[in-house]
Parts: sequence; structure tokens; C-alpha cells
Amino acid sequence: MGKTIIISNRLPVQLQISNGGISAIPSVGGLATGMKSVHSGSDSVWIGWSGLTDEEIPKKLAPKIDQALAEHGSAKVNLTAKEVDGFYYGFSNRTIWPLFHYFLEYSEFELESWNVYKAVNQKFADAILEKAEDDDIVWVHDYQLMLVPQMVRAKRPDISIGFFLHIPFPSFEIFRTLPWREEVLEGLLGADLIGFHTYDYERHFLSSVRRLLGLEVSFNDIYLNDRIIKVDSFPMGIDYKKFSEAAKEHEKNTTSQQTELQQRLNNHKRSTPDAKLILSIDRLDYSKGIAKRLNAFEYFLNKFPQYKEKVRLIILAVPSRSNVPQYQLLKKEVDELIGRINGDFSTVSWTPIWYFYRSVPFENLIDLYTSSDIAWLTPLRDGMNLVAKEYIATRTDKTGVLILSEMAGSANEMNESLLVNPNNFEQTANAIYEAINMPIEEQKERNTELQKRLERYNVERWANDFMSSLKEQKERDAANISKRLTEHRLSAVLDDFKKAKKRMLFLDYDGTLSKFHVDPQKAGPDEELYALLDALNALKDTEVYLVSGRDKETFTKWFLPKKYNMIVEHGVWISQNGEDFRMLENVKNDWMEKIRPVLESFVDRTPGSFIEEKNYSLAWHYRKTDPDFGNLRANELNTVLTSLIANDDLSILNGNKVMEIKSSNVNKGRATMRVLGEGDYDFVFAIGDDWTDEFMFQELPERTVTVKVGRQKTHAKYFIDDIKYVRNVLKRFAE
Ligand SMILES: O=P(O)(O)OC[C@H]1O[C@H](O[C@H]2O[C@H](CO)[C@@H](O)[C@H](O)[C@H]2O)[C@H](O)[C@@H](O)[C@@H]1O
Ligand SMILES: O=c1ccn([C@@H]2O[C@H](COP(=O)(O)OP(=O)(O)O)[C@@H](O)[C@H]2O)c(=O)[nH]1
Repeated sequence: MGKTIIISNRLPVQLQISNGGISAIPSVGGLATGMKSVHSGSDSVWIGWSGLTDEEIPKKLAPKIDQALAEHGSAKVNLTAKEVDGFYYGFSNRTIWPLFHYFLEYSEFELESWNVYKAVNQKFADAILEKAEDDDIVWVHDYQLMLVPQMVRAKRPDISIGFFLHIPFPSFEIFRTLPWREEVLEGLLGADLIGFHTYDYERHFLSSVRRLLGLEVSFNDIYLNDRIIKVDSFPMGIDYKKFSEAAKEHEKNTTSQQTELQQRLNNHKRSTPDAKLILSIDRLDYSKGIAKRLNAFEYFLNKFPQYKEKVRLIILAVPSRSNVPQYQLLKKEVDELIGRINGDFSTVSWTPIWYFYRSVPFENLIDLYTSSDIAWLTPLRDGMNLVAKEYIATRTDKTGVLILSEMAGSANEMNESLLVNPNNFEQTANAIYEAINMPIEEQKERNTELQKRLERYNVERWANDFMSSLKEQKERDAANISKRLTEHRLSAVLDDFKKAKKRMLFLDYDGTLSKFHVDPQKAGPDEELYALLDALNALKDTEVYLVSGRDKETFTKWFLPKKYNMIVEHGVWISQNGEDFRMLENVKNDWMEKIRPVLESFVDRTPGSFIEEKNYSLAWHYRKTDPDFGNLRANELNTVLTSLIANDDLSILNGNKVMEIKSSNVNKGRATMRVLGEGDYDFVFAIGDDWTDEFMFQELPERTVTVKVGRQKTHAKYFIDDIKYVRNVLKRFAE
């Protein structure tokens, strides 16, 4: 295994320029600590923006910066002020951030900043490419770098690339409003593994991939022609030990060792021993719902006036992205709201809100977490929200109540907290009331469960899980590649073909020889295909069979004049040497009367779907329907039909966007075996793309060269990527 290259907008260290010198201080943030196990020693490098623009870096310090960063295993990507403006303040934080947090009205769609985003993503990708060697693993982080995976893949198709999104992935209805939606998805699909905090974000992403790119998705795998991409959820944890141990140390501090903030908090507790401290910590970001929280606090004070002078709300708002106008407006709004609420409710001895607009050092964070009876974290949308987890980790005696927004990713794992909808003031005010009055025993019960979980699934585990999954994906790909019909393997197959005395080729039609079309009748053969089949048919000592689920009328029209051998309707009919079709299997079709009305009712309720009526089977096609809705209906139909046909000798075939009901004793495996039995063939070849072809792959003799078109799970010995390759391979037989 090679080295690991981690790449994110921000580096895990912060540069500090002082007295003409430069130093790099490790960041305390969750990502930086979490990646420690992945980013250690000489076998990893972390690439990111230093936080300073080219213009801000004094020329003579530049080499020293590189050296200071190198000491922390980091390397920087240089960005000019203009680039930071378009890429970071622009497309990342004025387009993607609001859009992905459901603030559609704040999203600006500026072509100029999109162009800068692309160019800067290319810079990050180039920085990776400069360092990447065979067997390296690349882990790309977050929404600022969504195009990087594909940019790296384009130059290094062999390399293993993971991508993790730290913010929500919005529902399709929101995502589709982005003018560059396809480019963003294609950028992400350069990765082998794409990770999200929650299953919901994963599901939204897959839905956009299906609907916008029309790609095939099976469970959480996305099938491309030449690769399978895995999508999964990995809820990020915290450095649990760091927080719980800091809290234990904090308890031991004597008064003189305590911080100034802690002493102030102690004074408050002493002067009002029965008053509760409520804590709110976030970056000053509209997604965090700070203004709404203030309004809800006012609502609470009005609804439960008995708590005036009995609660104090501490708001720590960390300055963030202050070059973006929405953040400036929010600052003003929060300042004004706090001023007004404090003005309206303060008494001689009580100010309801303490407000800090700054970032505090780690020890002050611990002061705040350990001193607060309640943590009130109610973002309107939040990818995860680590503060919620950190608060619980510091509660060494297991007391304390967490009021958490349902809209935070962490709510999925923190069910024991009081979960609220931040837009519901009545519910929120009641939750504050409940938190204030919650018996200590109940607090302990809830926090015991939460702590167990947070300790177990900590940030190190998160990072390791992601890395293991990425490595597994690489192995899975390697195993798959081992089945690819490479040139070398094809030559061996062709040798056997040439040496053989009597050969048989079974060729599926749709998805193998011809591309799918939304209207199946329009997927007819082109001139190139006729020429290829003519050439194969002219080969001596070689039988060629088209083996299809199509109806005999269509194949009569397309191929009978050519005198090709054909098996259609999965094996009900056969035509040899241009003779009319005759029945290969004796099957009934009286069951159709019972099934047809059911299918018709599904057609009525599923726009775009239609019934194809064959002589001995009925097929419900849903290629033209909305993909998610079509799949949903297909599952529903499957359930309905399964119970209906329980006593008949019928089976359901789930093909590619088609569900077919037909007699159980008809399938391509049985049909091909019957014609194979008519001669003494010493070379047999079968190729197909879908589930119905698996019958051939399973039932034909072991020595058959079976080939799957595409990368889905298969019983075939080999796979090839697409129709273009199928035709190339068949041309080699015909040469
Ligand atoms: O780099 P900034 O623009 O100053 O912003 C700080 C970070 O904010 C975002 O954090 C997200 O990641 C957290 C950890 O996964 C998650 O808990 C939180 O819900 C997210 O909002 C952003 O994703 C990072 O890239 C920023 O560095
Ligand atoms: O003054 C502060 C306040 C918060 N934090 C840290 O900032 C992170 C905030 O992460 P979260 O997931 O809650 O939200 P984000 O800001 O990433 O959207 C947490 O690890 C906090 O400990 C900090 O370092 N200094």
C-alpha cells in the first residue's frame, strides 16, 4: 500500500505570523483530530489552503511556510485573493452552502464564481497529481472540492479515491435547481467511495444520480461502464477521550488554576444557586438557526414567566465567512435581537443573555460545557453538529440535558436527547421546561446511553471505517477486474474458437448487441449490426443464435429475411435458417386474462409505463417513468403478482426496467440447452447483459465461455464494459 493523500480546503494547522517569523499550530477542530490515525508518520500528506492569500504572505516568508507546514505533514495550495473570493466566498459559500442547507433563496448562481471554483478545484487536483504515486490512496473532503475526484481520476484512473461530504446532500428537488448539477455529480463520481454523515444524505445523492445522470444504482452501488462506485454513510464522531479527560482534569482545578471565564461562571452559580445555565455554541451561520433560537427563548420567557431570573442563556457565536453579505446581515440581526431581549427582560440583578462573538480556546470550551445545565443546539440544517457530541462527552457525572434539532445529522445517533423542530416554538419552549425539570436520574440514564455510543463510535473509528471501506472497494474492484475479458483472455478464447470443430454462439439482443431505447420498437438493428451478424452467420461450422425475450413478430420483421437462427420470448419460439417460428415449449396463455387487468391498473397509476403483450408472456416496461417512482411501483407490483401467481406455473422475471410474467418452464437456459443438445459442439459462447441471461450462464455446460455485459453481479465467467466492446469482440470471431 502506498501513502495516503488527504485533501481539504482547510489544513489541520493554522499559520501564525509574528515578529517576522512563522509558525504552524495544529487546529483543534474535529476533522484534524479525527484524522490523526490516518495522518501520521511519513506515509501521509495533507494538502489544503493555508488560510492566507498569496497577497497576504510576505515574499520572504514563503519558503519558511512550506517548511513549517512540512513539519506537520502538510503542503499548501496557493490561492490569490481573487481565487479565494470566487472559490471560497463565492461558489462554495454563496452557492453550494446555502443550497445544500435548504436556503434556496440565498443561493447565487454566478457563472464567474463557478468558473473560479472549477479552476481552483483543478489546482487542488494538480497538487494531488504532483504527489500521487502508484498504490496511493486519496481522501478528498467536502463541498469545496467536489470536482477534484474526477479531475484526479482523469489523469490517474488506477488510483483509489474516497470523498466525504461534511454537509447535508439536499433532496433532488433542491439539488436540481443548480445550473451545474450534472458537472458536480460527475465530479464526485470520480471517487471509488462517496461518504455522507447520514443515510438520508446518501439517499438524496443516489436519487440525483439516478434522475439526472440516468445511471444504474443497485442498493448503494452506482454502476459506471468501467467501475462500480460505493456510496455509504459514516457518521462522524469526536475525539471522545480528549473531551472527557479534559473535563475530568477540569474538575480537579483549584480556584487559582481556573480560567477567568470559569471564575465568572462560578460567581454566577454562587449568586443564583437555583438558576439554570443554558448553552448555545455555533459558528455565526444562518444554517445554525441562532436568530430563531433567540426568538424561541423570548417565547419561552413569555410562556413560562416563573423562569425569569432563573435561567441564563449563554450564546457563543464564532465569527465565520464574514465577507459573505448574508453573514454580515445575520450578525446585525443577532446583535439587535439580543439587545432587544436583554432590554425587555433584564432586571437589576439579571441579564437573560450573555453573548460572546468570538472563538474561544479549548479550555474555555470545556468551562462552558461543564458548567452548563442544558446545551441548546437547534440548527435549521446541519451536516452533523459536533458540539452536541462534545457537550455530552464532558458530562463526567452524566448530568446535563441536550436539546437538539431534528435537522442536525447528529440527531440520528442522539435519540436520547430532547429532539425538537427548531421552527416549533411551542415544542421548543416545552423542551426547555422539561430540561429544567428533568430528574437527575433521568438525565443520567439518557447520558449513559449517549456516552457509550459516542465513546465507541469516536472520530478515529469514523476515519478508520472510511479508510477500510475504501480499501475494500479497491479489492472488490480488483476482484472484478480479474473477470474482465482482457485482450490476453480474449486471444485464448479466440484460439479455442479457431481450433474447435463445431461451434455455438448464443447472443442476447437488447443491451448486448443493441442499445436500449425508451421505445423498445426503436431499438432495431443498424447496418453495422446486420453486417456483423451476416459475417458471423457465414462462418463455417458455426451456429449463431439470437436469444431474446422479444416477441416473435418483431424478430420476424427484423431478422427472418436474413435467415438467422433465433430463440424468442425467452424460449417459447424458435426459428432456424429462415423458417417460420415454431414452438419450442408447449405453454399456455390462459392466465393472461387474470394478470392483464393488474398490469393495466399499474399503467394507469405509473405515468410513462406500458404493457408489452407477447404471445405467451406479459411485460410491464417502466424505462420511461421517473426512476425512483418506477422502482417503487416495480416493488409493489412484484408483491402483488407474487401472491396472485402463487398457484400457477408462472414466474416473474425482473429484467432491465421491465418486469415480465411468463410460464415458469420457459427460460433462456432451458432453451439454449435444447438446441445445444442437437449437435456435438466443442466450443460454446454465450453473452448477455441482464438477469434473464443468467439462466444461460447457469445452465449451459461448465466449459461455455459466458460473458456479462456490464458490471453487475453475475454467474458469467467474464465481463465486458458495453455494447461497443461486444461488437469489437464479435468482429474478432468473424475475422
Ligand atoms: O472552513 P470554514 O468556512 O470556516 O467553516 C468551518 C467548517 O464548517 C463546516 O463543517 C461541517 O463539518 C462538520 C464535521 O463533519 C459537521 O459537524 C458540520 O455539521 C458541518 O457544517 C464545513 O463542512 C467545513 O468544511 C468547514 O471547514
Ligand atoms: O470557540 C470555539 C467554538 C467551537 N469550536 C469547535 O468548532 C467545532 C464546530 O463543529 P460543528 O460540527 O458543531 O459545526 P461546524 O462549525 O463545523 O459547522 C467543534 O468541534 C467545536 O469544538 C472551537 O474550536 N472554538
